Amino acid sequence: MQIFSLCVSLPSCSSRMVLCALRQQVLRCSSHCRTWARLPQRQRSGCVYSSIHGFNQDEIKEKLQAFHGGSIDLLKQDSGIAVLTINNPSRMNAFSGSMMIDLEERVSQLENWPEGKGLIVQGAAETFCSGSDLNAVRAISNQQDGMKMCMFMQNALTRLLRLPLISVALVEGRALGGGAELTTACDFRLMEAGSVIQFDHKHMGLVPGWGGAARLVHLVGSQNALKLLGGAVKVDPELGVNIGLVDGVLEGHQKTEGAAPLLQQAENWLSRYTKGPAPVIQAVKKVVLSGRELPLSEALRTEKDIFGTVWGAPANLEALASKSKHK
Ligand SMILES: CC[C@@H](C(=O)O)C(=O)SCCNC(=O)CCNC(=O)[C@H](O)C(C)(C)COP(=O)(O)OP(=O)(O)OC[C@H]1O[C@@H](n2cnc3c(N)ncnc32)[C@H](O)[C@@H]1OP(=O)(O)O
Repeated sequence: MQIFSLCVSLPSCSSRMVLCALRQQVLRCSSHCRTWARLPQRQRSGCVYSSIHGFNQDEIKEKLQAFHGGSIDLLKQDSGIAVLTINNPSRMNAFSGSMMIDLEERVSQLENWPEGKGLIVQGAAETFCSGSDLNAVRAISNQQDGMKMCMFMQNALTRLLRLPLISVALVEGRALGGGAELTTACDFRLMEAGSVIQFDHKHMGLVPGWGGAARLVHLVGSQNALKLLGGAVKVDPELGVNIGLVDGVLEGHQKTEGAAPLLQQAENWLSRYTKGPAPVIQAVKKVVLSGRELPLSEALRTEKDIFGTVWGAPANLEALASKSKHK
């Protein structure tokens, strides 16, 4: 609890904010979370930006709301695997302003899903996502609004990646610009044969702003990231697998006779990692998340806290009582 108090008393330090965010994830599972739950929502959230950084979420939401069209749809299934669909087919699933707001709301819903274990992020109508809606981008092309949109999307995508769910982006068709960035906000990426991920921001006179460059460097290393961004390289499944961006290739169900629908293939792929009780799967994600984001000594302490939530818990006791061999 001492570390939690420290995080709260020094919120302007970004590393402490990361620590706070992760601690929050830990405590959400724990029975000791009453003190934490009394803190304001913004302080408890896994956001990168808050009022301390001059970020006013309500203000940017009002602006984004003016650019409507499309939706982000969430289906929570009894299996514990949810499906999040980027749905704006007439614009190749580009993100309108209202879809950015939708995304943030869906992430909040997923943050509060105790039964959740996995998440598949897909695009509607056989393509993934073509980034920001260029009509909205044109209308908010002044620097200040661009920064606000950037902070809003970084917050939403950081919270998406920090969900206590094992997530996978299912890439069908094209993932361009912000769509390519979205794929990096998932734990894994699966590509359909023939699909493309392209960080094509350069062609728009831009660089990634939704956190996609930082996450890409973590995924593929700075050399490969520089090549992908500098060359606006079209990453096909083979290249994606070779550089470690992509975790699996799915058969195109329309081209390959007898292949299962893509979503089904993705669910099958993910289910090997989500098999088991939700608190255990969530704990698995949390220990990896803390190892990924925190300095070693803090990651170790966080791992200890997460361990404390599963040790002696029902799944552990049941396993101790019933199994001596794991095959
Ligand atoms: C901050 C911005 C940055 C970020 O978020 O970090 C970005 O994301 S910038 C956006 C990056 N995206 C792009 O550069 C993609 C732009 N679109 C294309 O290059 C092409 O449309 C396509 C996606 C390759 C598809 O080409 P094609 O198969 O030839 O179809 P169309 O071009 O006819 O597209 C169909 C329809 O969809 C509209 N569309 C596509 N992408 C967008 C978009 N990002 N925003 C708005 N609208 C988009 C396109 O205009 C067509 O509409 P109609 O003309 O009304 O038919």
